Amino acid sequence: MLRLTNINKRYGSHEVLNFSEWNINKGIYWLKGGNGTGKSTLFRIISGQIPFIGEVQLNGVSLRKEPVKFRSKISFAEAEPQYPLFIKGKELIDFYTETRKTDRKQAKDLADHFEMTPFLDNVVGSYSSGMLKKLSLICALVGDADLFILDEPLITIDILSAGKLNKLITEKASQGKSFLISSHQEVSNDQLKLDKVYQIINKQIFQL
Ligand SMILES: Nc1ncnc2c1ncn2[C@@H]1O[C@H](COP(=O)(O)OP(=O)(O)OP(=O)(O)O)[C@@H](O)[C@H]1O
Repeated sequence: MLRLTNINKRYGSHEVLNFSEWNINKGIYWLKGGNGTGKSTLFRIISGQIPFIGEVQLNGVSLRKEPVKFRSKISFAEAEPQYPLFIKGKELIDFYTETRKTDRKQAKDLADHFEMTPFLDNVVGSYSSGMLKKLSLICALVGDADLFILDEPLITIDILSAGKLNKLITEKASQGKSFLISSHQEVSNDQLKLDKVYQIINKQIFQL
């Protein structure tokens, strides 16, 4: 499903990632690694947000050769989402729904699922950090991507919301969707049935 080859990423003289190949099939994957090992960098590479050396393909579609098609099949939720403070939750969700040409009901169901509906007419600047995180997860989960990349989805959300997220991930995975998740918190198989766990060590990705 996802194939990365000959990846090299540097910020100036600081080399963060350097590996020849990484392949994953459909499934739910947890990416581990200490602070600064390159998890967010890897996610930004895969979602086509930063320049890098190498090739990324999703189901045979190349990020470099067919960037629009590639991006339409990937959705990325940043670890620390940042939005203009004056925008309303509803406006942001509408933007994602329209650009991804998605049924409004899907967005409504997601907002209900995360108990965010009562707050959607409020501006983002009034949100707590957990509410902001849930809004970013709703935006990431709207649409019909094949691969959802969730960078630290569990930070700031409460236990109930974390359970709801795990349920949703499990449901979508049963419909053939894949998830690449980073988390500093333990993700146990009771919470989420992980297909594999990977860790970035010394610029390379290893299966644990
Ligand atoms: N825009 C940038 N410019 C320069 N260096 C950067 C930039 N982004 C990340 N880095 C560096 O790249 C390395 C990897 O950072 P990255 O954010 O990918 O790590 P991470 O594994 O996601 O860390 P954490 O678990 O702390 O979120 C770090 O040394 C960081 O300082």
